[in-house]
Amino acid sequence: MSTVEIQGVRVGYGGVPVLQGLDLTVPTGTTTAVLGASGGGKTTLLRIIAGFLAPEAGTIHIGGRLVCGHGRSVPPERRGVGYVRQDGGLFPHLDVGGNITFGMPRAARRRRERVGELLELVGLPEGTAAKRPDQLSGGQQQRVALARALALSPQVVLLDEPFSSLDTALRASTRDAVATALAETGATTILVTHDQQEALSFADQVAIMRDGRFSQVGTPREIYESPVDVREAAFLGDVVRLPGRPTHEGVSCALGIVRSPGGSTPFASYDAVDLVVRPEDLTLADAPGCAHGTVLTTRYHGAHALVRVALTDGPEVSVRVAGRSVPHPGEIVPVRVDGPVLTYPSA
Ligand SMILES: Nc1ncnc2c1ncn2[C@@H]1O[C@H](COP(=O)(O)OP(=O)(O)OP(=O)(O)O)[C@@H](O)[C@H]1O
Repeated sequence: MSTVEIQGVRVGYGGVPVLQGLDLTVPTGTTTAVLGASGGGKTTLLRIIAGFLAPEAGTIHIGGRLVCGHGRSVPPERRGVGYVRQDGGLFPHLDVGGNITFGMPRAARRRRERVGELLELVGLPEGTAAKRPDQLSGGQQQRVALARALALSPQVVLLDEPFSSLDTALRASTRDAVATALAETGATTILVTHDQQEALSFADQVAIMRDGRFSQVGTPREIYESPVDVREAAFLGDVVRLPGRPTHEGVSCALGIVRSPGGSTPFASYDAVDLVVRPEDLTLADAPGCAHGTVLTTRYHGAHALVRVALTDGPEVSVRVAGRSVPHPGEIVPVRVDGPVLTYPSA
């Protein structure tokens, strides 16, 4: 069992608070992505879990064992934690084999087959062992960094934005290889990232860090489909935000009367609400009584395109359409909701 339990963790630098009371449980063998803006304190949290930094308050348990808090601090090398830094952090003067075996006990270092096993686990050929880090691509270096972290069979693996320096194609393939390797070892994993797509696609659980706290913790679907407020909805992806007025039929807004999927009218007791809908949940298909507007701009992305439409007598909205059916600027198009909507009390 290697569940990570973080309770009430607080820390700051030079009197400036960074983490202001974090609570998080990462169940054994699962992956949690900590998603937050740059400078929010994600690396600071990993350093505390690894034992490189002591919190001012709070506790951390790994596999039920208190590793920090209540006046106790287990040193990093005895926490059973592997850490992969953003830049990989390989030793340039050692070959790949030397990097992987660096922290191993002397007897284990002689077992060359262990290096081969670890390289295979992260999807690299055995011959990579004799190469120097500067002979490898960025993605290969990150896989070696993971192999080095896994060499000591850690219960917990901490990944600090390990894919952020890689280009799109390499990032996806490296991420897949790392996810497969981690699943095989059964390690409990915490990934920190400011990349929403990465968090949603890589993790079993996502924790949104905001102002030194977790504003929401849930499955990727819960986080994306039911963000706690408009700010979080916008942080997780493109949103169309419209002022609305609850009526007994639904929420009245520039797109007409919009009903929530359950048919209920949330916040019916409020005079005004913010209605939030994702561009992919709007469509340019006609329907009786739907809104119309003029296409202002189109942004082509290959598989899809983002179309900006000025609604007649209303605000501008973005609609995501298939890349093969993009209208032209100036065209008059129908716009209607074709998916879930979120409503929040007006700020
Ligand atoms: N050793 C330090 N001394 C003083 N301030 C620090 C130190 N380390 C981090 N900070 C500050 O603490 C805040 C949180 O930094 P941290 O690196 O944890 O954020 P992050 O979310 O990981 O950012 P990024 O996504 O850019 O890596 C930042 O404002 C940073 O400037």
